[in-house]
Amino acid sequence: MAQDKSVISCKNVWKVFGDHPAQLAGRLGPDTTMEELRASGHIAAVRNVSLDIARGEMLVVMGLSGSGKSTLIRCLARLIDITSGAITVEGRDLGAMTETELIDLRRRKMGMVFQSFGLLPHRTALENVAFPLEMRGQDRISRIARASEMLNLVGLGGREGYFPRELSGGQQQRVGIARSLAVEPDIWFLDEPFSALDPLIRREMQDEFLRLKAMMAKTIVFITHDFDEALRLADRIAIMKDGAVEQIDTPERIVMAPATPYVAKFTSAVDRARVVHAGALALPVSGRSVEGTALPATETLHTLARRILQDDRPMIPVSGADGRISGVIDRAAALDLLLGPAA
Ligand SMILES: Nc1ncnc2c1ncn2[C@@H]1O[C@H](COP(=O)(O)OP(=O)(O)OP(=O)(O)O)[C@@H](O)[C@H]1O
Repeated sequence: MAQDKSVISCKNVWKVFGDHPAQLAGRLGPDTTMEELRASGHIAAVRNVSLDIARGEMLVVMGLSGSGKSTLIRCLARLIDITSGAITVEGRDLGAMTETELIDLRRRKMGMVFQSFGLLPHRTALENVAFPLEMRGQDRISRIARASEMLNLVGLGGREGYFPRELSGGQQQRVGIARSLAVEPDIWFLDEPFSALDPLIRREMQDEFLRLKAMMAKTIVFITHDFDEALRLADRIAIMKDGAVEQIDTPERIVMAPATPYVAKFTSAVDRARVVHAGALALPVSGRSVEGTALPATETLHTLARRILQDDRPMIPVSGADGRISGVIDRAAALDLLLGPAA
């Protein structure tokens, strides 16, 4: 990915917890093993991570519990200092910023939603959402108006005057989301923001996210345990294991071209037909006669299932965004993907 387009860039980032992590800083490299670190009383929560996140990109971070997802996101917001490596945000070295510069960056550019909702207990839902606007020096009338609008957006209109203790876990989570939305951050860090929501509201919030993302070109780093959620939202997915990024790629490539056996195992239960687009299966036309209706390259096989089942041509044409035939798919291969290989 081109460097100039990246909003966040990590180079060989390590975050080591333990007795004396600072002493290790100069010695950490790609060959440093977990055993070595453990022997000296340390644990690497983030191991040698290098990645670039582009403007407007939604990167979803996945991995088992303890794989380092939250620690990585906390490093990106510099809520914690890294042990070695470098992180730049819009070209500025995060590690070199003063406390004042950091506060300013977080207030103006960054929004965060974490698993623990972090609401202020003695403030109402409305006051919680308006709080970051108050910190920014916004006048009372406009911040109350904005906070009400955001509470409506997350379905909490009418509960403005409730205190956090009077709200359910899912409602508190929605207040947290509304609060971070209120400041319209350019960069958004979300650590399992929807984990406490029931499925219907969760889906509504995902739709809302996709809408906001399309409208505002926000750069988003999003942690989830839910692969379906990742597939709906992600431009790219990073799979973490033991603090390292095993693969960072499009959902389609993560599922169809796993870089390691671990990624293959991690994604083994994913329904490929929901991920793979017709364009990814397309073969060159190369002299075949292709006529009749074509399948749009950007639709998933799942969406096209009925058409593929009903179309008895052995080779079905696929059309690109301009409507022109861009290739053909082998119907038998598409059916294998949809139904599993024939017995
Ligand atoms: N403050 C800390 N001190 C010591 N070890 C820590 C600290 N924070 C995290 N760790 C360790 O770092 C590793 C990564 O933790 P992290 O919370 O980043 O994982 P995670 O992938 O976000 O997990 P989960 O999905 O359960 O939230 C874990 O082994 C954890 O025990």
